[in-house]
Amino acid sequence: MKVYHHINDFTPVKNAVVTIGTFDGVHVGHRKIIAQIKELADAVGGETVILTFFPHPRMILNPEDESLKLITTINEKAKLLEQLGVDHLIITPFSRDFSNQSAEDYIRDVLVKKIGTSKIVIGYDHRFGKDRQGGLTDLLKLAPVYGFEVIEITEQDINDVAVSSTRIREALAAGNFELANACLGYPFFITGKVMRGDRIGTQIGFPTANIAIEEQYKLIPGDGIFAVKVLVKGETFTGMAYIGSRPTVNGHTRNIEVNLFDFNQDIYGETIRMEFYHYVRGDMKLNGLDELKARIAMDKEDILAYFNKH
Ligand SMILES: Cc1cc2nc3c(=O)[nH]c(=O)nc-3n(C[C@H](O)[C@H](O)[C@H](O)COP(=O)(O)O)c2cc1C
Ligand SMILES: Nc1ncnc2c1ncn2[C@@H]1O[C@H](COP(=O)(O)OP(=O)(O)O)[C@@H](O)[C@H]1O
Repeated sequence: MKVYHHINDFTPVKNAVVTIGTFDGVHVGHRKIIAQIKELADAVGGETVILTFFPHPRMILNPEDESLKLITTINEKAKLLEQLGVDHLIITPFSRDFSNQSAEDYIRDVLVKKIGTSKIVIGYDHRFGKDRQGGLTDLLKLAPVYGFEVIEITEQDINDVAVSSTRIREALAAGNFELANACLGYPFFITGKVMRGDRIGTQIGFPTANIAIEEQYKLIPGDGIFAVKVLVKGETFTGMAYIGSRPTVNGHTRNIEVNLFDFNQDIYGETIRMEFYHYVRGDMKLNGLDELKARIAMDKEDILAYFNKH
């Protein structure tokens, strides 16, 4: 998959089959749309193009605002789309210039001239251009003028996409990974770099890799202990993750940590990817390190039993 960070970097391709959207999570609803553009492209020997927007306007207007949380970072999204076999991903900032174009300018200059759209698969309610004045009717009107075809995504399918997104967010907040992962079509994951901590982990016999998430807009599950699988240097390990502020050792920051099973390597500085499968219990303030150690040993038994069954 080729990734373009500006629409001007893209040179029109033959028989471009295009869709537009944020695709946060690249979940089962999105996958259905992607399967559709792939099918259409395959039928005419064409290529699939996804136009997506990043950063979100709220990130530019209000960088301090921490309330915007996305299921996938832009890099995670690109990886997932690549795995699905999308040919081209155009990432464009939702700039003022971009959103101030008239509906007709947008269709002619962006969709036709810059992308070379042959078919566009678009939600029945998709809006574009100045004051969001453009929509499906403009596309249908101009399709014969510029020689492209419009394929509408029905209200039912658009609703399914919205319902999935909401369910995934709620399920992640509630620790229901079984539901979140079913809606995503793959296990929810986070990606981050292993940082140094206080070395208490080794002291109690459970070293934990502390994971730093670079993007503050990444949605992180609620606090607790989780059964996870972690990809480290191309190999997958099972393990137990902790998210919380470590009340037992009077921690202050919210940490994301993981103890990997059957593993003993220094991985400081490595970028790892952690998949969530099951919520085990909530965070607790335990009475000292001995109690903490005993509790973690019980968590390990629970998680080993979980992975034995699943
Ligand atoms: C499976 C697991 C369960 C944990 N449960 C708790 C807990 O209930 N309460 C708590 O304060 N810390 C908990 N922790 C976090 C430990 O306090 C933390 O791993 C330890 O302080 C080591 O931190 P360090 O990596 O900075 O050395 C847990 C960690 C793991 C791996
Ligand atoms: N089984 C393991 N799981 C997680 N990290 C491990 C493991 N074995 C060795 N390590 C290494 O130990 C580090 C964690 O040890 P810990 O004592 O908790 O130190 P810190 O407080 O710096 O995180 C990890 O970052 C990793 O480099």
